[in-house]
Amino acid sequence: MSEESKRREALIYHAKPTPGKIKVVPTKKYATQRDLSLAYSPGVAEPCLEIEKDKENAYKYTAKGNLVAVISNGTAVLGLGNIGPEASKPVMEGKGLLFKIFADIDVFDIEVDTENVEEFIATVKNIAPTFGGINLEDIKAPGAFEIERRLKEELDIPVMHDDQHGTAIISAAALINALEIANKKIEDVKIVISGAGAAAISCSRLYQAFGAKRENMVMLDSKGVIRDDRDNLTAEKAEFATHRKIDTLDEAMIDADVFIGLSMANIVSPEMLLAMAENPIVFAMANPDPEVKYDVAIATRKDIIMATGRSDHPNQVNNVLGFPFIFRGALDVRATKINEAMKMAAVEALARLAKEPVPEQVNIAYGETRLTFGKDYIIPKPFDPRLIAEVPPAVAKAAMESGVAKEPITDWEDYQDVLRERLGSDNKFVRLLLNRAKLNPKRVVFAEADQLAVVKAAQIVREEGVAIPILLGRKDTIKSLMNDIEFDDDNVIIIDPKTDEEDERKNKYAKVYWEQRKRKGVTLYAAQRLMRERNYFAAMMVNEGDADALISGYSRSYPTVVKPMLEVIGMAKGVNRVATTNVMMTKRGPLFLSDTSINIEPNAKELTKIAQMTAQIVKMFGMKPVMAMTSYSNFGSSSNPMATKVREAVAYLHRHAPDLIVDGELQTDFALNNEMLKERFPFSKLVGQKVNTLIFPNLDSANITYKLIKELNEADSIGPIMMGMRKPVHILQLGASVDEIVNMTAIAVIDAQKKEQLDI
Ligand SMILES: NC(=O)C1=CN([C@@H]2O[C@H](COP(=O)(O)OP(=O)(O)OC[C@H]3O[C@@H](n4cnc5c(N)ncnc54)[C@H](OP(=O)(O)O)[C@@H]3O)[C@@H](O)[C@H]2O)C=CC1
Ligand SMILES: CC(=O)C(=O)O
Ligand SMILES: [Mg+2]
Repeated sequence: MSEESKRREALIYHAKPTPGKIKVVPTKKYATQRDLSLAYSPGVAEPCLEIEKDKENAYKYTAKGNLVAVISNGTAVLGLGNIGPEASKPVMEGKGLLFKIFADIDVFDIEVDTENVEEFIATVKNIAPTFGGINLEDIKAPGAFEIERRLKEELDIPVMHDDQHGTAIISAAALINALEIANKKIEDVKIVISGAGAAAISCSRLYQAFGAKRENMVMLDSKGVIRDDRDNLTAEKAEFATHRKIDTLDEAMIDADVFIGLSMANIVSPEMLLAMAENPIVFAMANPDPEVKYDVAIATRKDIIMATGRSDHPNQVNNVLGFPFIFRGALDVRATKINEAMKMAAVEALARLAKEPVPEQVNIAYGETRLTFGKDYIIPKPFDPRLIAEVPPAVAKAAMESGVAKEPITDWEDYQDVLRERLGSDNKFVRLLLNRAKLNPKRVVFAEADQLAVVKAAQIVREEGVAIPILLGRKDTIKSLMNDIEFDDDNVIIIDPKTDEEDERKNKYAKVYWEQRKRKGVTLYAAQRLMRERNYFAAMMVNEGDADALISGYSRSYPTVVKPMLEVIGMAKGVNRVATTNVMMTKRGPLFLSDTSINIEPNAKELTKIAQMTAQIVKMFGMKPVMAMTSYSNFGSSSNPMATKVREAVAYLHRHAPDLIVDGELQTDFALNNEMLKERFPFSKLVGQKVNTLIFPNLDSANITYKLIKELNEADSIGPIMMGMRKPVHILQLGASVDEIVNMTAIAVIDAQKKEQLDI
């Protein structure tokens, strides 16, 4: 993608569909007059009075305990410099997003229009009662030091300047591991630190706490080496002034073991890297562009251990690995401070985690095959789900042991379970889906490529490496759409089945089709005519191995598209009925609902087939199916045929598929609420299980439910996913969004991978 395309993509991401990246969502019911009288006047007066009696009650009755302020004045925004409070807001909203997705912490981002230290301190102090914690962000040194010191002293909630301590914690963990790999001791290494601002000073202090020697450090600011004979040094710079008679970065880099960059882009040359000692460690952490580009560095020295602050290279040393988890631990024990002990505990937890075997899920999430501790993996990846279960407990324990925790934790196992539950699984699921597809992308034919949404989706899957798209439709229309969205890729195959150019292929396909259906009233001439129709042509491409999977249905109704698919591709061996499932990305995790689109009134036997096919799909996503066969009746409470057919299906599955975790018939609230189920039906096989699949008694109930959840809960849906076809054919909902098409394409690719494995 060109730099200009990237720029536009970033701007559109921020502008559409709603400007910005975060919003506020109520957590209490607000449907009725009664709800409102509790939420607001008169009910709201009661918690107010309780908090008036004891301020600590604010943690009990308001969102304070899980609310962090991300506050900046915009004076040191990433490496962009002093760009002002308004311009810093995208970064602060971004931090809010990261706090939420990685640690389930809510954030108000606050941009303060002052560079005056006293005014800034007063502003933060005045608004502090709202929050459980304060994350100071992108405030330039030396003001940042005074601001943080005073606020820590004067407030009784955790205050952390992320650029100082978040960065110090992560980079210290990475440094400890990198030194182990380079076989060097922290007390011996010569360290060059470029930058003498908030991040650099704090990092250097923490490295000392882990054994680095101040006399082995050389620090530079915008004026050059900070020497002890320089005038007007701030107290923090003076702390790191060297007596060595050197002036430039070039000189400082000679024989250095470690380079720490917290300054600005592109100031380290290949020559400087070549002058460093053996196995040099280079952390070029300036954002968005590092002190030296990753590719340049690794091309310059084979023995280098290289990290940047960016997510697009190995070893992302960025405070995103820290602040969500540090605040999570601090908030959960209601710490009054984030102290040295807590920071050291976070460093150790992070460094330790990098050495443990990496879960497959992380490999898939990053499109890696085997991440293992070493030069290219010195620190955990931000999407590692173990972080939430490991780092906050370490921080919380240290807070308790150092006497700053007001609410100690007693049951650590339970705490870890609670932490894991906090991780939203919806995005994770989509990420896993896309990354699984990327491991072995397949050729997917898009039958309606003259539609903008389809071409956009094709561009995304192509550029992300999810699939190799083949576009069907009028060539000039497709090319013009591609042009509009800067989808410049000459290797993408475009086919127009209506033109003479494709006659040879159409004739070949027509013959095959005619052979299949000549005793069903189809003439060769009719077959030839039919192959001009895009869905028949596309299905034939898959049938004949000219494509691995097919996506259609964006512009036509479901039944119109299903027909050619069934005629040309047909059902898999042993299957006499196709069905569909929808994956709903709910807050409790992905939930599969079947059959949402095809079987109007399945009988008991058909229900068992639908359940078994859905189980296969759930497994295809790497999950263990836990299935409830739903009804309005619970375990025999009704003898109406609607209920008995579900009961019969369950009995059949229990007899013939004993390994499947499935039970019913039961109502959906019992299926989804294990406490209720345990109390009323303790014998159920679903007790102690988390149901992830609901099989419905008929099309009405399944379809209505999935649309209802989608509209009311804003739970995204992937699907309907076709089950039971001989080859990967997937049909979109009419007018599907670009994201939905992308997700469906990933499913088609995974389906093709699976069928290839099984050699179907
Ligand atoms: N990867 C990560 O997690 C993080 C990365 N950073 C990055 O670190 C950088 C600094 O951030 P922060 O400390 O908050 O900002 P500050 O404004 O507090 O500090 C910037 C420092 O960089 C120095 N500097 C500027 N130009 C040069 C140069 N050519 N050579 C050496 N030093 C130079 C400044 O010198 P002077 O004192 O003379 O003005 C100052 O000391 C940014 O690029 C930021 O993106 C920050 C936090 C986290
Ligand atoms: C990552 C970060 O906080 C910064 O670059 O400022
Ligand atoms: Mg920052």
